[in-house]
Formats: sequence, structure tokens, C-alpha cells
Amino acid sequence: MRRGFLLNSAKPKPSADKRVGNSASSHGSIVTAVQEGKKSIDSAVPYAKIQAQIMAGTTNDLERFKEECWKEYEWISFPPPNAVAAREPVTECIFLPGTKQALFNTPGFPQPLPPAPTNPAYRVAPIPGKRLGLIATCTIKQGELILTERPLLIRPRNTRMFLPPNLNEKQTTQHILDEWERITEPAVARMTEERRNAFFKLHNNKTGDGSGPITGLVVTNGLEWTNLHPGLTGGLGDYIAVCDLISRLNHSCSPNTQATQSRAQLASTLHAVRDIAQGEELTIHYFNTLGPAAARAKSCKRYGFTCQCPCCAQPKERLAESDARRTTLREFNLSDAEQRWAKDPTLPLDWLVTQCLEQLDLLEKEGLQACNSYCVLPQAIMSAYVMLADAKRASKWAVVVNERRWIDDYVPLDPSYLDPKSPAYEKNRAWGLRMQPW
Ligand SMILES: C[S@@+](CC[C@H](N)C(=O)[O-])C[C@H]1O[C@@H](n2cnc3c(N)ncnc32)[C@H](O)[C@@H]1O
Repeated sequence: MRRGFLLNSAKPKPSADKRVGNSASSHGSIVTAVQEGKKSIDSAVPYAKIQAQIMAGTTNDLERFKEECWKEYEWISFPPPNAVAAREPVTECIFLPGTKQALFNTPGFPQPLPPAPTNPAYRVAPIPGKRLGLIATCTIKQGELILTERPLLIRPRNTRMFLPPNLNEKQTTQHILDEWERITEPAVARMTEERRNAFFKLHNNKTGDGSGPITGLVVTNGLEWTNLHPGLTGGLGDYIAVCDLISRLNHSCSPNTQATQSRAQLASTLHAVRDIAQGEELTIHYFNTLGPAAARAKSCKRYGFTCQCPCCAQPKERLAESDARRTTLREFNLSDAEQRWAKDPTLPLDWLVTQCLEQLDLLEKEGLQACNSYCVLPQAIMSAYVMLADAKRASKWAVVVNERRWIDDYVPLDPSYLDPKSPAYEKNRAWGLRMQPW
């Protein structure tokens, strides 16, 4: 799970991100305000007309253009106030065109939230040097669902914005910040008083950079919801969710939980990725932690803190060993390995399984069970045993796959694979493929 975005990268790149305008300085322009990442964006939004008029210089009615852009947003409350499930917490959403429909087309949507636990396995508590965080109130087993929550707010991660002419870089950044504030304000205004109070109680570490109060809170607490609207290119389907509880989690480079997003529930969920002791702080990763310690330190700095997690706090020699392990993990390409093993008859029968087991071992040594590969590698091992026509071993790994559900939009395993005697094995098209002569 990555944090939503960093403001530093919100600045439009003058040459790459300004989408239109034969002359930005004379006609204004539309920029893609990308909150993290620098991909250019193919429009899924009908801005073409606006762009054409600006480029042709047929009008400089800038206010109208601004309003046209504004019309692209949809502010909806989910569940809607008149819904049967209205007793569920409501998320205020700001959607780009088509996202609402895409969401409603999600199979099973809207799935009800599980009942709130009477004895939650967590509590919000002060954490030395980090302000607040979440603490385990009991032992939690690997794979357990710790909490499910409807975000307070969901907002696009990228959008296109109208830029008035003649702005320098600083003014451009300020304009974008102001626009984000203006776009997000109506959603915050629609929150119930209780939810709005919870939103404004979140930590804001963006108080001195020109961010409005709402934008600062979104930047500090937003969790990335990649591909909420599937099928769009260039990140236009990516959103940011701000949560009351999950946004309180602090970062670790070896986190013990993983936050994911469920489209069917329109909810953020938190799973334990290893056994957690009572009193232990619950943590997530804010960014890809497979990089070396120095790169991770830089990332943490951008989020405004110095990481003191058990991995970063190790003595130098240990840190070098850890860096080497993370490099090996980063460089491993599972699909390459799978293809090599499937195609090369000279590779030993157990080659792929051995490769995957080595990766799993490194992940555990580094406390990186929150990585998707910790869930995906057992699937690869299970598939390898299917290709080796070994249902007994395949079913053992099916059990592991079934327990590791902390990846986004987890697709449950067909339960028949849990039984080694299931006919599902021999019916599987890959059954025994690695046994056959080439
Ligand atoms: C999303 S908030 C997390 C909750 C926050 N600690 C609070 O009091 O609400 C992110 C902020 O928490 C702090 N934080 C997160 N992880 C941290 C860590 N490992 N060490 C120190 N501070 C951390 C930083 O101030 C960061 O900007």
C-alpha cells in the first residue's frame, strides 16, 4: 500500500504535463495535476473541445473554461442517503466521468461491510516520536482481518486542471493546490458532523507549503487506490482514500500489516501479514520498500520523518546484508522464471519451486510479508506442482494461498484445490505438463 501522493511531485512539468495551448502564456492551459508519478495522461475526459478552442485562440473566456473543467467532477455519497444499507458509514466521493458506473458494474457491488467488532484488535494510541498510531490490543494471527472501514473521502489522484495564463512555477503550484482545495471542499461539507470532525482530527504535516487545510489532510493521510476505475490509461483510474483509522497507521520498512482496497465493498481493509503480539504497534509501508536503506531514508524524508523501524535501525554491517537481500528480491522476475522452467527441459523438475522458496525465505528474513509476492509465490509453487502432477504437494500450497489474502481485490482460490483427492487437479489444463516429453 502506498501513500496517496507527495506534493513535491504535484508540480506540473512545464514541457511534459502541460497538455495544450499554442502558447500557455497567452491562452492559459490545461495541465494534468499528477499527485505522484510523472506519467503523461491520455484523456478519458472530453476536454477536446476546450483544448481545440484554446489552441485555435477562438476564445479567451477563461472563466468558462474553468467551469467546463469543474463540470467533470461528480460528488456522490456512498451509500446514498436513501439506501437500505444507509446505516453503514458513508464515504464522500469525488469521481471523474465513468468511475461511478464502473464501480456499480463491479461484480457483487455493493457488498455490505462486516459488522464492526465489539472488541477491536487495535486502539489508537500515542507512539513515541510519531504522534498517534495503532496498537494491537491482543495477539493477532497472520492473515487475520484486523479491520474494514469505509473511507471518509475518496478523491481522484490525477486530474486535469485549467491553468490561467502568465503563471510562474510557484504560482502554478499554488493555483493547483487551491484548485484541489476547491474541488475537495464540497465533499467535506457533505460529511456528517461526526465524520467531518474525524477528518479534521487527522494529522496534517502540510501546513507550511501553501496547501489548504483540506488538501494538507488529504496529502498527509491519503492511501493510494490504484485502478478504482479499471481500464483507463495513465493513472486516470487511480484514486486516493482518506480513512479515520487506517490513515493513522505509521510507516515501517518491515510492516506487520497490509492495507488493501476492496472495490466491491468500497472499503479499505487491514490484514495482519505475520503474527502480532499484544501491545505491538501496527504498521504499513508507505512506498515500495525493496530499495536499499539509503533510498528508503530519502523516501521517508519526503514524507517528513526519519525511519527508525527495526530494519533501518540495524547496525551498518547488518544493513548491508539487508540491502543485498532486498536487491535480490527486487531483481527476481517470477514470470521469467516460470517461462524458463516451462520451456527448458534441462532445468531440474524442482527448479522453479526452489527459486520461489528462496524468495519466500528472503521475504521472511526481511519482514516483507506485506509484499504481494508473499501471496503470489505460493500460487506459483502450487501451479508448479500441478504441472508436476503432484496433487499432494499442490494442495499443501493451496492451503497457504488460501491464508494469504492481503492483496488488492483478492480472488478466492477454488476450495476444491484444498483437497489433494479433488478431481479439479486432473481436470486442470496444466496437469502434468512438465512431466510430458517435449
Ligand atoms: C498518515 S500519518 C500517520 C498517523 C500520524 N502519526 C498521526 O498522528 O495521525 C503520517 C505521518 O505520521 C508520521 N509518521 C509516519 N510514520 C512514521 C515513522 N515511521 N516515524 C516517524 N513518524 C512517522 C509522520 O509525521 C507522517 O507524516
